[in-house]
Amino acid sequence: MRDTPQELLVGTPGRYAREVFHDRHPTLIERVAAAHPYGEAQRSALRALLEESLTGEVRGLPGDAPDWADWDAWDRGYFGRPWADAPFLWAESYFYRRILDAVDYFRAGPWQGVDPFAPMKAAELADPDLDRDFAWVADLPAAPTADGFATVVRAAVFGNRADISFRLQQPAGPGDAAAPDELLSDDTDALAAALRSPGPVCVVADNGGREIMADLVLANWLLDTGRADRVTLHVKPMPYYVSDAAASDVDDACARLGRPLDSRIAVRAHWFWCAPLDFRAMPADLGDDLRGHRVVVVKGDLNYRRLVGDRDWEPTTPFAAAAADLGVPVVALRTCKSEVVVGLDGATVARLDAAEPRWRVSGRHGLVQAR
Ligand SMILES: O=P(O)(O)OC[C@@]1(O)O[C@H](CO)[C@@H](O)[C@@H]1O
Repeated sequence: MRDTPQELLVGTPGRYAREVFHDRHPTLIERVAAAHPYGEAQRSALRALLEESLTGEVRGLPGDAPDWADWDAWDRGYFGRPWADAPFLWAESYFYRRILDAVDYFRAGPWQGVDPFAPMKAAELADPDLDRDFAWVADLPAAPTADGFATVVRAAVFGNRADISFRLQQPAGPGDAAAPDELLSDDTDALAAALRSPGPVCVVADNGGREIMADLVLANWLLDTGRADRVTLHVKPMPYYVSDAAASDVDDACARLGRPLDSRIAVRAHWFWCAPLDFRAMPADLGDDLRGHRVVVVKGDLNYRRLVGDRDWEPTTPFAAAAADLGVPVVALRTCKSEVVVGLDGATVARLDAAEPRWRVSGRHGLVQAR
């Protein structure tokens, strides 16, 4: 039996988690403060949160927070201790929850229910390049060919490449567009094999904008070609990780694609998707829902971290050994934007280590991994 490696922590010098908190979050907080005409109360609460997360101890939620009891239960002893000592997954999730608190998202008043990230998401959908980037959709085969599978799966993988929080640190530029997309492992055939006859497909979505547009193309194509008889699309129940898709982002993406939501696609949001927990802690009702599908497609970097555990895995650990057993076939579609990666062969790891020191976090490498 393999030892489970250590969880990644926020404050470990030289590691990616520390970079996210110290390099990415200051820009993020600035952008959020400027996103809406917030008052001084919200702006100073955002600045105080940033300062607390960089140098201080983790404060709890105010007693009137609707999810105070949830976070009290999810506190693994980190409240009152330095942020630097907390696990990356837990701390980052809580940081996003605290942004909502700082901007009064749950408090009666003008900012109640206002998505602090909405203007950033809207700007992404307004990008005129999206028309050109999705022109290939018109040429998709009408039959479920291997080429068709490869095209829609690859688009769904690399739609995950540049989410908004990621671009805060590594702006997309001409060099980026030219950078090769490389699939480091490719179990696309396993997805095609699971859907040899039509079945229900679940997609655990990640970001809105470009990524959910690609996810909708995948879902539509599986339905159009008779590979899926229905699709459940799980989105976030509240704003999270800047660009994560909530139900309204699905609407916006459908409008941008110029195709209304197919009546065979059901959109669901479950509290678990914004919890600081890995998939092994999935509640029974959500597990039952997922097991009602032939296959579950898990999108994105954060979901990958939650699926395998946000730990210091050896990259050659077999995917099936690291990924949580959800009792249903799972296919992870993800670009590598954090240090966690498993399921690679030793030669690939050696090549990447030698050629590209930041390959684990650059977003240039994709995975299609099935369990
Ligand atoms: O889940 P996503 O949208 O693919 O990526 C989330 C992300 O941008 O946030 C984390 C750091 O903030 C990293 O795991 C990753 O780079």
